[in-house]
Amino acid sequence: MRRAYSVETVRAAEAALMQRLPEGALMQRAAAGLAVACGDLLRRRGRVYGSRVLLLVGSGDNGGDALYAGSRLARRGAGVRALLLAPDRVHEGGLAALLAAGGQVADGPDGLGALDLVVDGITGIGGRGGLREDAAELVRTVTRSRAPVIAVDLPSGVEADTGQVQGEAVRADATVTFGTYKPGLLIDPAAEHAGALRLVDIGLGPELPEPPDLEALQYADVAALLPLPGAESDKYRRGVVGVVAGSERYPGAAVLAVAGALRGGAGAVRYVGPGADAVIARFPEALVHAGPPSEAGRVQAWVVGPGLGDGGDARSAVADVLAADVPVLVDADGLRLLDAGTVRTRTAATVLTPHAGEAAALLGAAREEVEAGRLAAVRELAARYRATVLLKGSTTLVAEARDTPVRVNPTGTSWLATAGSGDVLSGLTGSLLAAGLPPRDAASVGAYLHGLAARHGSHGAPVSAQDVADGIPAAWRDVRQG
Ligand SMILES: NC(=O)C1=CN([C@@H]2O[C@H](COP(=O)(O)OP(=O)(O)OC[C@H]3O[C@@H](n4cnc5c(N)ncnc54)[C@H](O)[C@@H]3O)[C@@H](O)[C@H]2O)[C@@H](O)CC1
Ligand SMILES: Nc1ncnc2c1ncn2[C@@H]1O[C@H](COP(=O)(O)OP(=O)(O)O)[C@@H](O)[C@H]1O
Ligand SMILES: [K+]
Repeated sequence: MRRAYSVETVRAAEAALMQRLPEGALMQRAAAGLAVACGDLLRRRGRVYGSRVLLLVGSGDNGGDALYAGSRLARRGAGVRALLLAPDRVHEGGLAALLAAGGQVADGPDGLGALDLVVDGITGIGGRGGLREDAAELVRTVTRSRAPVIAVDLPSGVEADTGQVQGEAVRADATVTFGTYKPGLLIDPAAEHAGALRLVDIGLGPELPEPPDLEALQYADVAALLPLPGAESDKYRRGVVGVVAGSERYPGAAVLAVAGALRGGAGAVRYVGPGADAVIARFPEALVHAGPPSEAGRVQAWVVGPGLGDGGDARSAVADVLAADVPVLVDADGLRLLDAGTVRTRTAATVLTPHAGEAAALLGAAREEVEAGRLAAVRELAARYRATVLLKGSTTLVAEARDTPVRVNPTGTSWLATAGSGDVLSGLTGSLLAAGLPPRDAASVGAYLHGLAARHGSHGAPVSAQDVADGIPAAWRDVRQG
């Protein structure tokens, strides 16, 4: 599990650790790890000796890290220059170390095209708001030069706690972060600026509280959660998932939701609605019923909403499903048709799976507001609806009404932005619910497998929603093989 903590928590943990260590020890640990990462990158491009490195040095400790790391590279024969954004407020110890090791102060960002590495030490966890104009201008110049960039702790210009990016921000090939991940390294749009992540252990672990603010599942976590059949299993014990989706107008949504549900680990898929013929034609293994859902037979979890339309039948189907005392996942049209009071008072789990537009409607906010502050939006939705909420999009988020860490999904790909892929996700996640996973696990494992499945189907080319569904078994195998 990758775990991320807010700046406030990181600062408190660092303060506690610093009390037990000689002054400057933490920064030396950080700089040593940073220098190793820089050395690795330089060796991949040639060698450290004789390489050309430019440090972008802000006025705080982030700049200090860059300067000390630069001094280590200079001692190994690299030509290191430091561009000081605020020469009068530079980290003095760091600058002295760099100069003593043979490094120099740069007059300006010239010769960028010939550089082997830029080290971004403008701001770390102390950055506030969008980058100031001088820093922003420098970042634009560096981005244009296409020189390889390693960011120190965070790409300068991104918000550590939220993943928001206001204005210009560094685009790094890699980010070397200290002690723990920060939310902004895992949530887009900031995460997209960070490149490959490398965590340097500076001994902060024992000082960090439980639980973290944010977590991201990794292969082993997902493998441990996958519902696997045992010798005693039969199709009913594995769970039956009911799918209420599709309409005369959108029969495809029924097929796609069932396609996802069949690959999610439930023992049987029961489809209810007007798309039964289309579903059976494609998936003879599905059980079908004309409805209403409450008369279709037992299920362990329901999925309701994809392609339902907004007719009277659709509204009553949503109400019927929400009245059942089993976990219910509500997606797409179901989100417009649900009764908020009913959702809030359900005793069985409810999982809502909006994209940003649907989340905005549920919150009575503007879509841009949700997109700019996805972490706050998903937390607010979960609290307001007393539900588990999966907010779709780049780096999908899952939050619960209880005060548990938000989960962020690391496996997506922007090829998933294709019509119908959300229907596959709702079927898949509903199937995991029926198989017995708690709602937060079902939602985060569903998003994880869905993202991997899209990568399997894609390999750099466009995918269809059907390809995503077909890629799910390969995603399971991937996860189980580690
Ligand atoms: N506290 C610690 O124990 C450790 C801190 N470390 C480093 O220290 C960093 C935090 O250092 P600081 O607290 O000094 O903060 P930073 O160095 O991250 O940033 C603060 C500085 O940036 C300037 N700044 C803030 N917002 C800006 C903006 N929008 N545009 C331009 N400049 C802006 C401020 O004037 C201030 O001088 C971490 O990210 C990490 O790199 C590491 O050395 C590990 C140990
Ligand atoms: N830019 C993106 N990067 C990664 N994943 C994305 C992006 N845009 C959308 N997705 C994913 O694609 C799926 C789209 O679902 P949805 O918006 O419900 O579409 P539809 O209703 O057509 O099925 C979701 O899983 C979402 O997380
Ligand atoms: K930085």
